[in-house]
Amino acid sequence: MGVSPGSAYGPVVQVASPVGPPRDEPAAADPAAAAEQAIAGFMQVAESLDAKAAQADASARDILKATAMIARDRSLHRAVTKHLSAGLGPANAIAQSIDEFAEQFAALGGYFAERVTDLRDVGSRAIAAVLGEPAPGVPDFTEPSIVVAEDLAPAETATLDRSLVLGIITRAGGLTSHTAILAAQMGIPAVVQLAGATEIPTGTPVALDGGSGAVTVNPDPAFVEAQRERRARLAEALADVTGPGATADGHHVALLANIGGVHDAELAGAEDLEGVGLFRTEFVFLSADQEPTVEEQTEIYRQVFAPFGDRRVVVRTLDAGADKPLAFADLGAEDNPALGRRGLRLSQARPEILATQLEALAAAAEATGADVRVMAPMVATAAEARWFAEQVRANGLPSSGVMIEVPGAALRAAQVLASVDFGSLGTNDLAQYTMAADRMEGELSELLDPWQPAVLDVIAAAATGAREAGKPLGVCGESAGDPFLALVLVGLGVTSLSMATGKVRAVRLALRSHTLEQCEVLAKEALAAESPEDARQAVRAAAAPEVAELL
Ligand SMILES: C=C(OP(=O)(O)O)C(=O)O
Ligand SMILES: [Mg+2]
Repeated sequence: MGVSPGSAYGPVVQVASPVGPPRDEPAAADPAAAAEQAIAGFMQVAESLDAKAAQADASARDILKATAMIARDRSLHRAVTKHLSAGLGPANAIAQSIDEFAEQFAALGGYFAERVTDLRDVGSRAIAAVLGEPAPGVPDFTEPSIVVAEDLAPAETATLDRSLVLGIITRAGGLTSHTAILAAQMGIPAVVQLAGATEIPTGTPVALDGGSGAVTVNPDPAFVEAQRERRARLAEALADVTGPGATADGHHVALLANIGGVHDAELAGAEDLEGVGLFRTEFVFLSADQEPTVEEQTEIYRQVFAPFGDRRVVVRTLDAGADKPLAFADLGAEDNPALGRRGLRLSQARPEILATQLEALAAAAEATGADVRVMAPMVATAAEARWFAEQVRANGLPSSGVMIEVPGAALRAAQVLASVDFGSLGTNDLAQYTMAADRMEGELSELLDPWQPAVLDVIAAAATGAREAGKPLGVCGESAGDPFLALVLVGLGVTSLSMATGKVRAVRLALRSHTLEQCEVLAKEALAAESPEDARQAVRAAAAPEVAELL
């Protein structure tokens, strides 16, 4: 799976495997003293991460600090103390506790499941500390290389030297893993989920394509040269197109960024794009135990809005629940959280949480003069949309919208959009619900593919409804960042595209190389296909050859 675009060629550097606990480790002779020693190990890990954080840039700093916080976690220390008293040696007590926590994180799914890598990283560093061994991780190297690992801990990815790392390959990881997010932010081409990645010997030359996900071991010189030449032509083509998103015949399609906090906002704000199409506010509060106050929220929103001047910022109210649980907005366990009281349903059950957020958004909008538009997640009916619009209006905010990510809302888009100002297709969840496939289940990735013709049918129905209602309809799911799918979406009638900041330039180039009518033809090609793969191929084959060859 390609997760950060661009191609690279160079020798492999394998990342040392994490340190495991010795099998024959004796029980601690003095469990209390051993507990002290283990906790000291965790603290040493936390301190070394903090020291790295102090030298890192802002995004790396947040991640390193978050990992350091895991190392300081008292419940983790208590678990280790318990296992020491029960007769384990220090390294095994740490390993056992980390396993238990990892299991709990994995069971929570989503954001927490992806923190398992951070947790295991803390564990192996702490084990190395109590055993007096060097910390695991990326070895020192001086020649520009392709870093290959089972999975990269955020602390490792965040501190990679950009000038020496040509590309990243991992055997594990996913589209939303830290490796993927950070690599895309740092502009390092990356491929994840490559079977056999860790078996490629250090020093082996490999070529990787972070767009298609292709990795070639020992490529021949002609292949490497062709890839290098293509890379140069793409860079030139991307540099040639700037400014607002538009088709070759001038049909405007706003190109916007998806952001999850202040740092993303600063990065996106500095780019040539038209604003934010999705600010996932729940990302800011994932580790908050208590509901942040109006003042606390206002300050964060103010910092997020500031980099955009008078550009638009579409803010999504808390999408809590399912893959993004929030401690302060939890309605208790559910058998099927993805089908449960999440998103707007949770806001209706706990209206005071929404009220606090809207008050803070209104205050931050007023303080910055930003063009703030507020959008609700997981809307299913016209009545829900109407209720949300009333809450937004009551707070003096001028523009309200809804995510269209439930098939029921997509099929009735004309009615659902009637009482709001705009809609935005969340194709990640729309694919999950249309195909009845859990989006966190890697084994079901083919069903979750936004190129699934059935998903495109549902999008087409929503676009027709939006046109009837006379309301703009954007896309803010991952699909908007795929340049070929972006053409199809525009052909289906979508009016704006919001994506990871690093993906905007390729989408702009694709759009500028096709007329609206050509996009409509491509959309018909995709709808006529039987499978996602057929749809992809048909669109690639029918797209303008000079850009299809580069992207
Ligand atoms: C954009 C979306 O929202 P999220 O990924 O945050 O659920 C979506 O579902 O497509
Ligand atoms: Mg969603």
